[in-house]
Amino acid sequence: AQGSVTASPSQYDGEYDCPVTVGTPGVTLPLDFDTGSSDLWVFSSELPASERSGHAYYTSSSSSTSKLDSGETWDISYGDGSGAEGNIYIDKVTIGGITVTSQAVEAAESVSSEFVSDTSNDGLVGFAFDSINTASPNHVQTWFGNAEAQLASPVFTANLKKGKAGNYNFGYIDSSEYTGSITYATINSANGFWEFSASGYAVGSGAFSSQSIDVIADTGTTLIYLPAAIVKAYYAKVSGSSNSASAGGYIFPCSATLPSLTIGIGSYKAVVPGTFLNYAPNTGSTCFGGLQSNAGIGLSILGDVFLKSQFVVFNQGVPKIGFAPG
Ligand SMILES: CCNC(=O)c1c(-c2ccccc2)csc1NC(=O)CNCCc1c[nH]c2ccccc12
Repeated sequence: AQGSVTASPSQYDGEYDCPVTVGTPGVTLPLDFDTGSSDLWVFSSELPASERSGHAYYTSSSSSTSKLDSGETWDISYGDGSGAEGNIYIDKVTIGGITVTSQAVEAAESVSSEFVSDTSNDGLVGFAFDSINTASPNHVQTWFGNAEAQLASPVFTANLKKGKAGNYNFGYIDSSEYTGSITYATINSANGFWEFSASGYAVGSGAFSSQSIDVIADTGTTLIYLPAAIVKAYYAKVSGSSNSASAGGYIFPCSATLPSLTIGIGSYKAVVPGTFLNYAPNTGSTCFGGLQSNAGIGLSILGDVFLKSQFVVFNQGVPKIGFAPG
């Protein structure tokens, strides 16, 4: 089998949400596909009504194929302080025409205010490795982990776009979605992430600095977070920029022309256009950067601002990750 699903950007490309059908009869929910986590969780009828407002949700008792995964609970916290928790049902989950009949569906009994107010999604689908799934006392498998047996190849691809719909494909690589050739990096999945070593960086037309940068490819994080020294070198080329405590990161005059950012993957130079690095208006005539320091995070993140400039192959078989111009 193979499948494809549309990925729709929220405002400012903050996240990319895809239709996922859960249960029988199916309820279709926009879920945020997240290669930086490994829980498939949904807004549910078990939430207080106040936390469900503005959201569609899963009602296990209305699904004839739903079965309580008794004794199992989940509780996830993300680095931005958001989180959710609840219990678990086994039910059918279909994405892009591919159905997993016994998928662990983590039903929310409580969600943090960030998720209540983010009405773009009604939950997340984790596409990282099972080791960081939060279900307890036993881990549950990701949807992709369960779907792999049906796929010709243990791969999925991300073809995210700036300001318009893109897509995720499952089980195949569509050569019409990229140009040139795909360059692969070996994945170290020991921390549960799609983690690899980038080979260096360049700012605009400046010299490429060869250095190993440990990064994760994370569709669930909006921005790019890199070591402070690299970020400082970037904004040194943006006149009027500053690292603002009140804004929570680097800002600059919205009229600034931003240089591109090149990230090396092996010998491949992945270029993020300067326009992608003006993330969104801040206050007044200042704008917030799509590149921020990883200080306090403990790792570097290639989030959507980077990923939407590339065609990305996530191969869970090896594991390895591939990049090509989108
Ligand atoms: C800003 C969200 N990202 C993180 O917290 C994160 C961190 C991280 C750790 C410490 C401090 C800041 C970030 C490491 S890996 C990593 N990646 C993930 O956690 C991927 N999943 C993010 C899901 C997520 C968190 N808040 C949201 C709000 C809307 C939609 C999705 C989300």
